[in-house]
Amino acid sequence: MKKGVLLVNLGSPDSTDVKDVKKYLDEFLMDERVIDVPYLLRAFIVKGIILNTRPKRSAEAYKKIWWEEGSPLIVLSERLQKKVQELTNVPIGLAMRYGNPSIKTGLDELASQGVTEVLLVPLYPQFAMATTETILVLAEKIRKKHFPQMSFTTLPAFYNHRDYVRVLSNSIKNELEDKEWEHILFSYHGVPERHIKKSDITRSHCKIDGQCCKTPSEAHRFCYRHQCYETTRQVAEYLGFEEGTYSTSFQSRLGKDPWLQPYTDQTIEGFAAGGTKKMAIVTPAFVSDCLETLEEIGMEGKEAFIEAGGEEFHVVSCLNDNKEWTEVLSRWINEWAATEVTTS
Ligand SMILES: C=CC1=C(C)c2cc3[nH]c(cc4nc(cc5[nH]c(cc1n2)c(C)c5CCC(=O)O)C(CCC(=O)O)=C4C)c(C)c3C=C
Ligand SMILES: [Fe+2]
Ligand SMILES: [Fe+2]
Repeated sequence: MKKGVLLVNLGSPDSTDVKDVKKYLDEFLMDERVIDVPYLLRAFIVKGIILNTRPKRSAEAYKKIWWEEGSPLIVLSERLQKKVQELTNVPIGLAMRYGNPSIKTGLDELASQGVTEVLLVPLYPQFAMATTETILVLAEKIRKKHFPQMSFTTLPAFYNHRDYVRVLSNSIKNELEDKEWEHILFSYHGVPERHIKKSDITRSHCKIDGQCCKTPSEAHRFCYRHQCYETTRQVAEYLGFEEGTYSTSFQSRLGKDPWLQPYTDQTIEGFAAGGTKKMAIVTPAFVSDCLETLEEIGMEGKEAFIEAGGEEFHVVSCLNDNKEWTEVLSRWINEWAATEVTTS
Protein backbone atom coordinates (compact mmCIF):
# COMPACT_ATOMS: atom_id res chain seq x y z
CA MET A 1 0.00 0.00 0.00
CA LYS A 2 1.55 3.30 -1.06
CA LYS A 3 0.25 6.60 0.28
CA GLY A 4 -0.17 9.89 -1.59
CA VAL A 5 -1.96 13.21 -1.22
CA LEU A 6 -4.30 15.13 -3.49
CA LEU A 7 -4.59 18.85 -2.76
CA VAL A 8 -7.85 20.11 -4.26
CA ASN A 9 -8.72 23.74 -4.88
CA LEU A 10 -11.68 25.37 -6.66
CA GLY A 11 -10.16 25.99 -10.11
CA SER A 12 -10.12 28.76 -12.69
CA PRO A 13 -10.80 29.14 -16.41
CA ASP A 14 -8.00 27.96 -18.74
CA SER A 15 -7.55 31.54 -19.97
CA THR A 16 -9.28 34.91 -19.84
CA ASP A 17 -10.98 34.29 -23.22
CA VAL A 18 -14.74 34.64 -22.90
CA LYS A 19 -15.25 31.11 -24.30
CA ASP A 20 -12.96 29.57 -21.64
CA VAL A 21 -14.63 31.58 -18.88
CA LYS A 22 -18.03 30.45 -20.17
CA LYS A 23 -16.95 26.79 -20.17
CA TYR A 24 -15.65 27.13 -16.60
CA LEU A 25 -18.76 28.91 -15.32
CA ASP A 26 -20.95 26.31 -17.01
CA GLU A 27 -19.21 23.45 -15.19
CA PHE A 28 -19.12 25.39 -11.89
CA LEU A 29 -22.66 26.71 -11.80
CA MET A 30 -24.28 23.52 -13.14
CA ASP A 31 -22.96 21.75 -10.04
CA GLU A 32 -26.03 20.79 -8.00
CA ARG A 33 -24.20 21.72 -4.80
CA VAL A 34 -23.50 25.24 -6.06
CA ILE A 35 -26.83 26.17 -7.61
CA ASP A 36 -28.93 23.69 -5.69
CA VAL A 37 -32.21 23.67 -7.56
CA PRO A 38 -33.71 20.89 -9.72
CA TYR A 39 -31.79 20.20 -12.95
CA LEU A 40 -34.21 21.80 -15.44
CA LEU A 41 -34.53 24.98 -13.41
CA ARG A 42 -30.74 25.09 -12.90
CA ALA A 43 -30.15 24.65 -16.64
CA PHE A 44 -32.62 27.45 -17.35
CA ILE A 45 -30.99 29.81 -14.82
CA VAL A 46 -27.40 28.98 -15.79
CA LYS A 47 -27.53 28.34 -19.55
CA GLY A 48 -30.56 30.53 -20.29
CA ILE A 49 -29.66 33.55 -18.14
CA ILE A 50 -26.26 33.67 -16.40
CA LEU A 51 -24.12 32.36 -19.27
CA ASN A 52 -25.52 34.98 -21.64
CA THR A 53 -23.96 37.89 -19.82
CA ARG A 54 -21.64 36.86 -16.99
CA PRO A 55 -18.77 35.27 -18.97
CA LYS A 56 -17.95 38.59 -20.65
CA ARG A 57 -18.02 40.49 -17.36
CA SER A 58 -16.07 37.82 -15.50
CA ALA A 59 -13.48 37.60 -18.30
CA GLU A 60 -12.86 41.36 -17.92
CA ALA A 61 -12.38 40.88 -14.19
CA TYR A 62 -10.01 37.93 -14.71
CA LYS A 63 -7.94 40.04 -17.14
CA LYS A 64 -7.27 42.52 -14.33
CA ILE A 65 -5.70 39.90 -12.06
CA TRP A 66 -4.23 37.33 -14.48
CA TRP A 67 -0.49 36.67 -14.26
CA GLU A 68 2.05 35.81 -17.00
CA GLU A 69 2.12 32.23 -15.67
CA GLY A 70 -1.70 31.99 -15.58
CA SER A 71 -4.49 32.17 -13.01
CA PRO A 72 -3.21 33.31 -9.59
CA LEU A 73 -5.29 30.62 -7.86
CA ILE A 74 -3.68 27.86 -9.96
CA VAL A 75 -0.15 29.26 -9.84
CA LEU A 76 -0.33 29.75 -6.06
CA SER A 77 -1.74 26.24 -5.60
CA GLU A 78 1.15 24.84 -7.68
CA ARG A 79 3.66 26.74 -5.54
CA LEU A 80 2.05 25.31 -2.40
CA GLN A 81 2.14 21.80 -3.89
CA LYS A 82 5.84 22.16 -4.75
CA LYS A 83 6.82 23.43 -1.30
CA VAL A 84 4.79 20.77 0.51
CA GLN A 85 6.39 18.13 -1.72
CA GLU A 86 9.83 19.32 -0.59
CA LEU A 87 8.84 18.72 3.05
CA THR A 88 7.16 15.33 2.66
CA ASN A 89 8.10 11.85 1.44
CA VAL A 90 4.74 10.91 -0.09
CA PRO A 91 3.74 12.05 -3.61
CA ILE A 92 1.71 15.28 -3.52
CA GLY A 93 -0.76 15.75 -6.38
CA LEU A 94 -2.85 18.81 -7.23
CA ALA A 95 -6.32 19.03 -8.74
CA MET A 96 -9.13 21.52 -9.25
CA ARG A 97 -12.84 20.83 -8.69
CA TYR A 98 -13.66 22.76 -11.88
CA GLY A 99 -11.43 23.12 -14.94
CA ASN A 100 -7.85 21.85 -15.02
CA PRO A 101 -6.02 19.88 -13.76
CA SER A 102 -9.12 17.79 -13.03
CA ILE A 103 -9.54 15.43 -10.08
CA LYS A 104 -9.36 12.48 -12.53
CA THR A 105 -6.00 13.78 -13.84
CA GLY A 106 -4.68 14.28 -10.30
CA LEU A 107 -5.66 10.73 -9.30
CA ASP A 108 -4.21 9.35 -12.57
CA GLU A 109 -0.87 10.93 -11.70
CA LEU A 110 -0.89 9.49 -8.18
CA ALA A 111 -1.94 6.06 -9.52
CA SER A 112 0.93 6.14 -12.04
CA GLN A 113 3.29 6.46 -9.04
CA GLY A 114 1.75 3.36 -7.45
CA VAL A 115 -0.39 5.23 -4.89
CA THR A 116 -3.36 3.30 -3.52
CA GLU A 117 -4.15 5.26 -0.32
CA VAL A 118 -5.00 8.90 -0.91
CA LEU A 119 -5.39 11.72 1.57
CA LEU A 120 -7.81 14.21 0.01
CA VAL A 121 -7.04 17.74 1.13
CA PRO A 122 -9.80 20.19 0.16
CA LEU A 123 -8.06 23.57 0.31
CA TYR A 124 -10.87 25.18 2.31
CA PRO A 125 -10.59 25.85 6.05
CA GLN A 126 -14.39 25.86 6.52
CA PHE A 127 -16.74 23.11 5.31
CA ALA A 128 -19.37 24.06 2.72
CA MET A 129 -21.67 22.09 0.48
CA ALA A 130 -20.44 24.17 -2.49
CA THR A 131 -16.76 23.48 -1.79
CA THR A 132 -15.65 20.54 0.39
CA GLU A 133 -18.76 18.40 -0.11
CA THR A 134 -18.77 18.71 -3.89
CA ILE A 135 -15.07 17.74 -4.02
CA LEU A 136 -15.63 14.64 -1.90
CA VAL A 137 -18.71 13.53 -3.83
CA LEU A 138 -16.99 13.89 -7.22
CA ALA A 139 -13.74 12.29 -6.04
CA GLU A 140 -15.69 9.27 -4.75
CA LYS A 141 -17.58 8.96 -8.04
CA ILE A 142 -14.29 9.00 -9.96
CA ARG A 143 -12.69 6.54 -7.53
CA LYS A 144 -15.51 4.02 -7.93
CA LYS A 145 -15.42 4.27 -11.72
CA HIS A 146 -11.68 4.49 -12.46
CA PHE A 147 -9.68 3.62 -9.33
CA PRO A 148 -11.62 0.94 -7.39
CA GLN A 149 -8.35 -0.27 -5.83
CA MET A 150 -7.78 3.13 -4.16
CA SER A 151 -8.94 4.18 -0.71
CA PHE A 152 -9.55 7.73 0.47
CA THR A 153 -9.12 9.55 3.76
CA THR A 154 -10.13 13.21 4.03
CA LEU A 155 -8.42 16.00 5.93
CA PRO A 156 -11.18 17.48 8.12
CA ALA A 157 -12.12 21.17 7.99
CA PHE A 158 -9.36 23.00 9.85
CA TYR A 159 -11.18 26.31 10.62
CA ASN A 160 -10.50 25.90 14.36
CA HIS A 161 -7.31 23.85 14.32
CA ARG A 162 -4.83 25.55 16.62
CA ASP A 163 -2.03 25.31 14.04
CA TYR A 164 -4.18 26.96 11.39
CA VAL A 165 -5.39 29.67 13.79
CA ARG A 166 -1.78 30.40 14.75
CA VAL A 167 -0.56 30.54 11.14
CA LEU A 168 -3.43 32.77 10.02
CA SER A 169 -2.99 35.03 13.06
CA ASN A 170 0.75 35.36 12.48
CA SER A 171 0.23 36.20 8.82
CA ILE A 172 -2.24 38.96 9.79
CA LYS A 173 0.15 40.27 12.45
CA ASN A 174 3.13 40.29 10.07
CA GLU A 175 1.29 41.90 7.17
CA LEU A 176 -0.25 44.62 9.30
CA GLU A 177 2.84 45.23 11.44
CA ASP A 178 3.69 48.58 9.87
CA LYS A 179 0.09 49.55 8.98
CA GLU A 180 -2.47 51.54 10.89
CA TRP A 181 -6.09 50.40 11.04
CA GLU A 182 -9.16 51.18 13.11
CA HIS A 183 -11.22 48.16 12.10
CA ILE A 184 -10.35 44.75 10.64
CA LEU A 185 -12.99 42.94 8.60
CA PHE A 186 -12.95 39.14 8.22
CA SER A 187 -14.63 38.67 4.84
CA TYR A 188 -15.65 35.11 3.89
CA HIS A 189 -17.11 33.92 0.60
CA GLY A 190 -20.89 33.89 1.01
CA VAL A 191 -23.34 31.07 0.34
CA PRO A 192 -27.14 31.16 0.02
CA GLU A 193 -28.80 30.81 3.45
CA ARG A 194 -30.56 27.74 2.05
CA HIS A 195 -27.19 25.92 1.85
CA ILE A 196 -26.71 26.34 5.59
CA LYS A 197 -30.13 24.84 6.33
CA LYS A 198 -29.49 21.93 3.94
CA SER A 199 -26.20 21.10 5.68
CA ASP A 200 -27.87 21.01 9.13
CA ILE A 201 -27.65 17.33 10.06
CA THR A 202 -29.98 17.87 13.05
CA ARG A 203 -32.59 19.40 10.71
CA SER A 204 -33.63 21.81 13.46
CA HIS A 205 -30.61 23.73 14.73
CA CYS A 206 -29.76 26.33 12.11
CA LYS A 207 -32.04 29.35 12.27
CA ILE A 208 -29.48 31.76 10.77
CA ASP A 209 -30.23 34.16 13.59
CA GLY A 210 -27.86 35.88 15.98
CA GLN A 211 -27.60 32.92 18.34
CA CYS A 212 -27.68 29.49 16.67
CA CYS A 213 -24.07 29.53 15.55
CA LYS A 214 -22.96 30.39 19.12
CA THR A 215 -25.01 27.59 20.72
CA PRO A 216 -23.05 24.31 20.77
CA SER A 217 -24.51 21.80 18.34
CA GLU A 218 -23.64 18.68 16.39
CA ALA A 219 -24.83 20.68 13.34
CA HIS A 220 -21.67 22.79 13.47
CA ARG A 221 -19.56 19.98 12.01
CA PHE A 222 -21.12 21.00 8.71
CA CYS A 223 -22.19 24.60 9.39
CA TYR A 224 -20.21 26.99 7.21
CA ARG A 225 -21.57 30.03 9.05
CA HIS A 226 -20.56 28.69 12.48
CA GLN A 227 -17.12 27.73 11.20
CA CYS A 228 -16.51 31.20 9.72
CA TYR A 229 -17.50 32.97 12.95
CA GLU A 230 -15.35 30.53 14.90
CA THR A 231 -12.27 31.26 12.76
CA THR A 232 -12.83 34.99 13.36
CA ARG A 233 -13.34 34.50 17.10
CA GLN A 234 -10.26 32.35 17.59
CA VAL A 235 -7.97 34.59 15.52
CA ALA A 236 -9.26 37.70 17.30
CA GLU A 237 -8.63 36.00 20.64
CA TYR A 238 -5.14 34.87 19.58
CA LEU A 239 -4.22 38.38 18.47
CA GLY A 240 -5.94 40.08 21.41
CA PHE A 241 -8.24 42.21 19.24
CA GLU A 242 -10.63 44.30 21.29
CA GLU A 243 -14.38 43.80 20.89
CA GLY A 244 -15.70 46.30 18.33
CA THR A 245 -12.44 46.52 16.37
CA TYR A 246 -13.17 43.46 14.25
CA SER A 247 -16.18 41.92 12.50
CA THR A 248 -17.28 39.25 10.04
CA SER A 249 -19.00 39.61 6.67
CA PHE A 250 -19.74 37.58 3.53
CA GLN A 251 -18.81 38.48 -0.04
CA SER A 252 -19.41 37.45 -3.68
CA ARG A 253 -23.16 36.85 -3.63
CA LEU A 254 -24.85 35.84 -6.86
CA GLY A 255 -28.57 36.02 -7.66
CA LYS A 256 -31.56 37.28 -5.73
CA ASP A 257 -31.92 34.69 -2.95
CA PRO A 258 -30.83 35.72 0.55
CA TRP A 259 -27.17 34.90 1.18
CA LEU A 260 -25.32 34.99 4.47
CA GLN A 261 -25.21 38.50 5.88
CA PRO A 262 -23.84 41.05 6.51
CA TYR A 263 -22.67 41.55 2.95
CA THR A 264 -19.04 42.65 2.58
CA ASP A 265 -19.63 45.41 0.00
CA GLN A 266 -22.28 47.09 2.16
CA THR A 267 -20.15 46.62 5.28
CA ILE A 268 -17.10 48.29 3.71
CA GLU A 269 -19.15 51.26 2.51
CA GLY A 270 -20.91 51.43 5.88
CA PHE A 271 -17.61 51.75 7.74
CA ALA A 272 -16.37 54.49 5.40
CA ALA A 273 -19.69 56.35 5.66
CA GLY A 274 -19.55 55.99 9.44
CA GLY A 275 -16.17 57.76 9.57
CA THR A 276 -13.67 54.88 9.62
CA LYS A 277 -10.62 56.10 7.72
CA LYS A 278 -8.26 53.13 8.00
CA MET A 279 -9.47 49.62 7.48
CA ALA A 280 -7.82 46.22 7.15
CA ILE A 281 -9.42 43.19 5.55
CA VAL A 282 -8.60 39.49 5.66
CA THR A 283 -10.26 36.72 3.62
CA PRO A 284 -9.94 33.41 5.53
CA ALA A 285 -12.28 31.32 3.34
CA PHE A 286 -9.61 31.41 0.64
CA VAL A 287 -6.34 29.57 1.04
CA SER A 288 -4.99 31.03 -2.23
CA ASP A 289 -5.42 34.51 -3.60
CA CYS A 290 -7.86 34.51 -6.51
CA LEU A 291 -10.37 36.61 -8.39
CA GLU A 292 -12.49 37.09 -5.27
CA THR A 293 -9.63 38.43 -3.15
CA LEU A 294 -7.49 40.26 -5.72
CA GLU A 295 -10.26 41.89 -7.76
CA GLU A 296 -13.41 41.94 -5.65
CA ILE A 297 -11.67 42.95 -2.43
CA GLY A 298 -8.30 44.36 -3.54
CA MET A 299 -9.69 46.49 -6.36
CA GLU A 300 -13.49 46.91 -6.11
CA GLY A 301 -13.60 46.91 -2.32
CA LYS A 302 -10.73 49.32 -1.97
CA GLU A 303 -12.21 51.70 -4.54
CA ALA A 304 -15.61 51.63 -2.81
CA PHE A 305 -14.00 52.36 0.58
CA ILE A 306 -12.01 55.31 -0.73
CA GLU A 307 -14.95 56.71 -2.71
CA ALA A 308 -17.12 56.57 0.42
CA GLY A 309 -14.57 58.63 2.37
CA GLY A 310 -12.05 56.06 3.62
CA GLU A 311 -8.32 56.69 3.30
CA GLU A 312 -6.35 53.49 3.84
CA PHE A 313 -7.50 49.97 2.96
CA HIS A 314 -5.05 47.17 3.75
CA VAL A 315 -5.74 43.75 2.26
CA VAL A 316 -4.00 40.84 3.99
CA SER A 317 -2.81 38.21 1.48
CA CYS A 318 -4.13 34.67 1.67
CA LEU A 319 -1.82 32.04 3.13
CA ASN A 320 -0.74 31.00 -0.39
CA ASP A 321 2.72 29.39 -0.07
CA ASN A 322 3.55 31.13 3.22
CA LYS A 323 6.41 29.25 4.95
CA GLU A 324 4.65 28.64 8.26
CA TRP A 325 1.49 27.43 6.48
CA THR A 326 3.50 25.12 4.18
CA GLU A 327 5.25 23.65 7.22
CA VAL A 328 1.99 23.06 9.09
CA LEU A 329 0.28 21.43 6.11
CA SER A 330 3.34 19.22 5.53
CA ARG A 331 3.34 18.20 9.20
CA TRP A 332 -0.36 17.22 9.06
CA ILE A 333 0.43 15.15 5.94
CA ASN A 334 3.50 13.53 7.50
CA GLU A 335 1.48 12.62 10.60
CA TRP A 336 -1.16 10.97 8.41
CA ALA A 337 1.51 9.21 6.32
CA ALA A 338 3.00 7.73 9.52
CA THR A 339 -0.29 6.16 10.66
CA GLU A 340 -1.08 2.50 9.99
CA VAL A 341 -4.86 2.72 10.02
CA THR A 342 -6.67 3.19 6.69
CA THR A 343 -10.24 4.22 5.96
CA SER A 344 -12.04 4.57 2.67
C1 LIG B 1 -24.11 30.12 -6.36
C2 LIG B 1 -22.90 30.52 -6.65
C3 LIG B 1 -21.69 30.34 -5.83
C4 LIG B 1 -21.48 29.75 -4.58
C5 LIG B 1 -22.49 29.10 -3.67
C6 LIG B 1 -20.09 29.86 -4.29
C7 LIG B 1 -19.46 29.40 -3.13
C8 LIG B 1 -18.08 29.47 -2.87
N1 LIG B 1 -17.07 29.84 -3.73
C9 LIG B 1 -15.87 29.81 -3.09
C10 LIG B 1 -14.61 30.13 -3.61
C11 LIG B 1 -14.40 30.76 -4.85
N2 LIG B 1 -15.36 31.21 -5.72
C12 LIG B 1 -14.75 31.78 -6.81
C13 LIG B 1 -15.35 32.33 -7.91
C14 LIG B 1 -16.72 32.26 -8.18
N3 LIG B 1 -17.73 31.88 -7.32
C15 LIG B 1 -18.95 31.90 -7.99
C16 LIG B 1 -20.19 31.51 -7.49
C17 LIG B 1 -20.40 30.83 -6.27
N4 LIG B 1 -19.48 30.51 -5.34
C18 LIG B 1 -18.68 32.36 -9.33
C19 LIG B 1 -19.73 32.57 -10.40
C20 LIG B 1 -17.30 32.56 -9.45
C21 LIG B 1 -16.53 32.92 -10.72
C22 LIG B 1 -16.19 34.29 -10.89
C23 LIG B 1 -17.35 35.16 -11.18
O1 LIG B 1 -17.93 35.06 -12.25
O2 LIG B 1 -17.69 35.93 -10.27
C24 LIG B 1 -13.32 31.72 -6.61
C25 LIG B 1 -12.24 32.32 -7.52
C26 LIG B 1 -11.86 31.45 -8.71
C27 LIG B 1 -10.68 32.01 -9.47
O3 LIG B 1 -10.49 31.55 -10.60
O4 LIG B 1 -9.94 32.86 -9.02
C28 LIG B 1 -13.11 31.07 -5.41
C29 LIG B 1 -11.78 30.70 -4.79
C30 LIG B 1 -16.11 29.41 -1.75
C31 LIG B 1 -15.03 29.26 -0.69
C32 LIG B 1 -17.48 29.19 -1.62
C33 LIG B 1 -18.29 28.78 -0.45
C34 LIG B 1 -17.90 28.69 0.77
FE1 LIG C 1 -17.45 31.23 -5.38
FE1 LIG D 1 -25.74 27.68 13.24
